[in-house]
Amino acid sequence: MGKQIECKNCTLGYEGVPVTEGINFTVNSGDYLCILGENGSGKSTLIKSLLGLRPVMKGDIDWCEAKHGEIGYLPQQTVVQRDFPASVREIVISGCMAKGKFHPFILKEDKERAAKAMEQLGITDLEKHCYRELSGGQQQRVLLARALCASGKILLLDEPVTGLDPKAQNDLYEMIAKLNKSGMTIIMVSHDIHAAVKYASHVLHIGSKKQLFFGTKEDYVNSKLGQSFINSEEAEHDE
Ligand SMILES: Nc1ncnc2c1ncn2[C@@H]1O[C@H](COP(=O)(O)OP(=O)(O)OP(=O)(O)O)[C@@H](O)[C@H]1O
Repeated sequence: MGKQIECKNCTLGYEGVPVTEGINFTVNSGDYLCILGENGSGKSTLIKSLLGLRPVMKGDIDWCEAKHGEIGYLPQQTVVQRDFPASVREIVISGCMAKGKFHPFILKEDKERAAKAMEQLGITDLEKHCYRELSGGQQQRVLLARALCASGKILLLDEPVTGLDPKAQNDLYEMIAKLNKSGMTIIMVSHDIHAAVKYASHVLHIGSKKQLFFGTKEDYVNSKLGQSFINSEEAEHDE
């Protein structure tokens, strides 16, 4: 159970103005961390910092054994991306390019890596299909396979089920859980408290301006904060 990422008392923000402060958490190999927080609390800003794309204002992120290149990232999908004119195989293989240095030809090992990722995600049959002709759920699997190619050890997922119907959401969550069980560390930003309760091993909850909770899912569910968040989401769902 090696330590992969440690975020130590970080302040995140833009141009000298903090968005959120006191961010402290650790990710160990095999964890499934769900990052919860209301709109604008700084979840995307934290993702950029975890990917090494933005410096922290204060504090420190220690990637320990997880160098930047070992984090596979599944961004929130935009409408433009849904229309991307490439084959499934091309998109998955492009994840290998993101991992290593650029080379103008496809290496045998990249092809093998892509084939393995497609097999893990159950999309081998779709490899010659055009990405834009797939369903939303199939498209997310393709992007997950791409992220797997880019990643050795950690998958960072930003609202991965957005826009999918309930069955496709469930299928994708189960697929992510399977990857986690096979040893992949998962960090998932989500509004979906039910997914956090069902799948996560740890929860990080960011409030407006500061971290509200980090710990095991069990401790979160038994905390006042966890209870009130679960109840408020259920009330919203019932309306
Ligand atoms: N490039 C930027 N420059 C300045 N401020 C920014 C920038 N990007 C985001 N912000 C501000 O930082 C705050 C946090 O934004 P962020 O996108 O990280 O929140 P979030 O928790 O991901 O929100 P959501 O759930 O809506 O995606 C917001 O107030 C936002 O306006």
